[in-house]
Amino acid sequence: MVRQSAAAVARVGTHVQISKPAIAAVAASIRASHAARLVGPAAWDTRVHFRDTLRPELTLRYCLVLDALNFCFWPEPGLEYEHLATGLKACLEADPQVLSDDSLAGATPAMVQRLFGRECPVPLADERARFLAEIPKGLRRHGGQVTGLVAAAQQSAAALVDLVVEAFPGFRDQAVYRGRQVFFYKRAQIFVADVWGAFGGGGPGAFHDVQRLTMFADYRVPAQLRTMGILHYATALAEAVDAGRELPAGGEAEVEIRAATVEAVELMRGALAPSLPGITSVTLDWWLWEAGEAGKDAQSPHHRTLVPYY
Ligand SMILES: Nc1nc2c(c(CN[C@H]3C=C[C@H](O)[C@@H]3O)cn2[C@@H]2O[C@H](COP(=O)(O)O)[C@@H](O)[C@H]2O)c(=O)[nH]1
Repeated sequence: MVRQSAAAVARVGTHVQISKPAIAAVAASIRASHAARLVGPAAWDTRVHFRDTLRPELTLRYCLVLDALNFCFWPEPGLEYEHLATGLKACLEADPQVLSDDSLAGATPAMVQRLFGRECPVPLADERARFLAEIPKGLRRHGGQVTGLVAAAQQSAAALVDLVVEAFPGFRDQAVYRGRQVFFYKRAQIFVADVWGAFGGGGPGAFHDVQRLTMFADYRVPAQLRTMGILHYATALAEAVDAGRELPAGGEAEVEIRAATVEAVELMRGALAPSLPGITSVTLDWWLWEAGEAGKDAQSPHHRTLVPYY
């Protein structure tokens, strides 16, 4: 659904164009230099992320809460994803009960602030609290355990995305473009990828169909693809983005940016698959995201849309 609906938008879009020659050039440079990193789950950086190999339920709960809150850091200058990951890790190590069903059911904006472990105000803290409170409710059908939710997918990454979207309304990241539904499911897909990464492709993360996931339509990778010359914004859109003007959520420009990003990564993966058979859009995403994070101060700004999906 994500791949097909994004491709349909990319085909007719007028605000954003994909450059196929630029994709071929980047694919050639990746083939030459980064091939090894693009096959198999990335190492789960335990300096940033929580992991307790003796307590898979706690590790899975960390991933679900992490990706329930993994969006929209940009309104607070200096706040970023890493602060969420490390803040959550510190809270969990201090008190494993902090993410219990009782604790999450009563989540407040003040609790969200504590989970981030930052002085600065967390944007959309009330929405984030509401997403935390959804978790116990959605887990009830899976025995109250994230382990039960993951097991219900029977080692299918695609099935787990569907189960997450079904169980938790906050993960239903979709839009309407010229009358038709467009699916992104960025946080649901990144949750599945984080389970894959946290368990190194084994145990609860032993999915047989990771290649069915797409990249995660956030706000960092489109900016990276634009820097690489892979995405081109029409003049009016380029001016708005470069001036830091917000794009309305669900507007044509915002949906085209996200859809073209998904489609561009699918085209890149298609260009690389013959020489890198195990490549997935997930590992390509992680490579592009880390390049985007590393280069963000030198790049033109990312687009700004106030939305609780990415
Ligand atoms: N496409 C994609 N977007 C990602 C991630 C991640 C987390 N990646 C780590 C998790 C496991 C691996 O170890 C990765 O290293 C965060 N984001 C999104 O970036 C955005 C910018 O955030 P910032 O610059 O801080 O404000 C924000 O929307 C955030 O939700 C990713 O992997 N791919």
